[in-house]
Amino acid sequence: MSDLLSRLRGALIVSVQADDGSPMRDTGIIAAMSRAALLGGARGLRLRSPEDIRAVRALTDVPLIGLTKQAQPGSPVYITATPAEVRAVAQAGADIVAFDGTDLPRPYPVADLIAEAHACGALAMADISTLAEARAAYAAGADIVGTTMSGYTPHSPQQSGPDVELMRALGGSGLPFIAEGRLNTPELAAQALATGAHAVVVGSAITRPDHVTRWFAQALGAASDRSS
Ligand SMILES: CC(=O)N[C@H](C=O)[C@@H](O)[C@H](O)[C@H](O)COP(=O)(O)O
Repeated sequence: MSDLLSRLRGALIVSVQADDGSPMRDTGIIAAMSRAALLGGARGLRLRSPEDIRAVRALTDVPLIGLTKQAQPGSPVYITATPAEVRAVAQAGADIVAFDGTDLPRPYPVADLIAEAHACGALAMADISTLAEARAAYAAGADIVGTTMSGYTPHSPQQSGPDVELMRALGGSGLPFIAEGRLNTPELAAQALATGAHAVVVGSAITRPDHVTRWFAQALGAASDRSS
């Protein structure tokens, strides 16, 4: 395992992203939230877009996982789907380039994205949704995989909580992995680490106040429906 990945052993990595249309989608806000996450104990950050990566790279030396989110013609894959996007993310200062590593139809093979990341001097993280996709990504040369895409491909379990079963399967297989996706409480994050994850990514619960507000509003709505 590379030194950079070794630095992330047991780490909380905070994903600091804002959705298109969100009032938080502003590089200054992303930089401020990144600083807050570092103050709170994040040892790595996961960021979307070369602009955000460049701004946060200027603030910190912690490992940065970078990606783009870009619709691709004729393909449902949107996380860093082309070698050009891999290059843009690496050149902006990401240490690790995350890309879609699922079986979904894609414009470029996973191996091309990994080769481009390595040519740029970055590590390659495959965002997968099944154990088989993790094995295929490692066979293609990925440095690490993340459970990011479970629940977001039609062939993975659709559930509101994290895919702990996939994490257990990866832990049991001995393949190194980063746990990611719907780890919305400190307890769930700790449970994910206990499955054998190398590190844990938490996003929405820390950096998407619009999502967190919706969780509370829906809970109150459900409670008042029950009492009426
Ligand atoms: C599926 C997809 O596009 N996931 C994205 C990947 O970068 C992000 O929108 C998520 O916030 C990230 O994976 C962390 O997950 P959560 O926000 O659930 O803690």
